[in-house]
Amino acid sequence: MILEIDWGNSRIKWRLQGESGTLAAGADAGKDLETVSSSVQDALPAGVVPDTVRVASVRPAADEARLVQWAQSQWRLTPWFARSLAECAGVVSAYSRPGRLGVDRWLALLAARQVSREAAVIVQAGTALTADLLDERGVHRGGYIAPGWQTMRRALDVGTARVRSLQGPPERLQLAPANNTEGAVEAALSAMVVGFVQNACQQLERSSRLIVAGGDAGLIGTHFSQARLWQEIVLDGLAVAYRAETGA
Ligand SMILES: Nc1ncnc2c1ncn2[C@@H]1O[C@H](COP(=O)(O)OP(=O)(O)OP(=O)(O)O)[C@@H](O)[C@H]1O
Ligand SMILES: CC(C)(CO)[C@@H](O)C(=O)NCCC(=O)O
Repeated sequence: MILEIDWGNSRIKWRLQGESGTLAAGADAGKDLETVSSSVQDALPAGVVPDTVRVASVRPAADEARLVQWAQSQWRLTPWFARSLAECAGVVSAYSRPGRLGVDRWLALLAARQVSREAAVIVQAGTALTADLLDERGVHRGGYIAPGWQTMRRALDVGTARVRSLQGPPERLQLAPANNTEGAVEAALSAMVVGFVQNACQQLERSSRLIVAGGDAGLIGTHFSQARLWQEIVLDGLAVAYRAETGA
């Protein structure tokens, strides 16, 4: 059994893979190791010990070191961490320093290439809002990093005296102008997200797939009818990277 962990900036997602597919899965809000360990431990079927732990982490090295200690004390296993490379599984990174590309973005590119050779725009709408372009030859054409929905709201709340935005997940995209503060913020964020995705889609010369993932992906899907919601894209990419790098 393989335990796969996607450790983001505000949420952790994991799944336990057996020979016949996913045996257990979970997601929890939080970014510290305690969130990871309790999320996994509370939900793992009793007595289950994974053979392998593989991790996609955008957390600092100190957090990753604590995860290694935890897995070793828990199961005597050293986790395998995916890293962004110059080239892997038919994908060539656009970055001049490939190791600097967020591994969640890199693994999403690998997963997209694995299922189809059609060009793709991959949007991940989480704490940050990112878009990455992949052409039909498997060449990453670069990408974009913006603040995600909650992060944009928070920037206004912190940086102004009289703007207070809504709490909780955004309910819908509303592009028309609003006649109240909260609505005006939500309308502007909607416009920014729609424009962000439209711009990314216009950068590739040929038609491409639009893949969306992350906490706000469903919202994007309501505006872009061609969008394919692929919430496990990072975990799927983790499996592709592991196979390509270890041959297992
Ligand atoms: N129940 C919820 N609680 C909190 N945020 C939610 C919820 N449902 C949707 N969201 C949205 O999810 C977004 C955060 O996305 P996600 O949970 O995918 O973050 P993440 O995986 O930590 O991000 P990243 O990959 O950038 O580190 C927020 O902008 C928020 O609007
Ligand atoms: C942009 C985020 C935060 C998105 O999760 C992550 O991919 C990251 O930390 N990236 C490192 C910087 C980069 O991708 O260029």
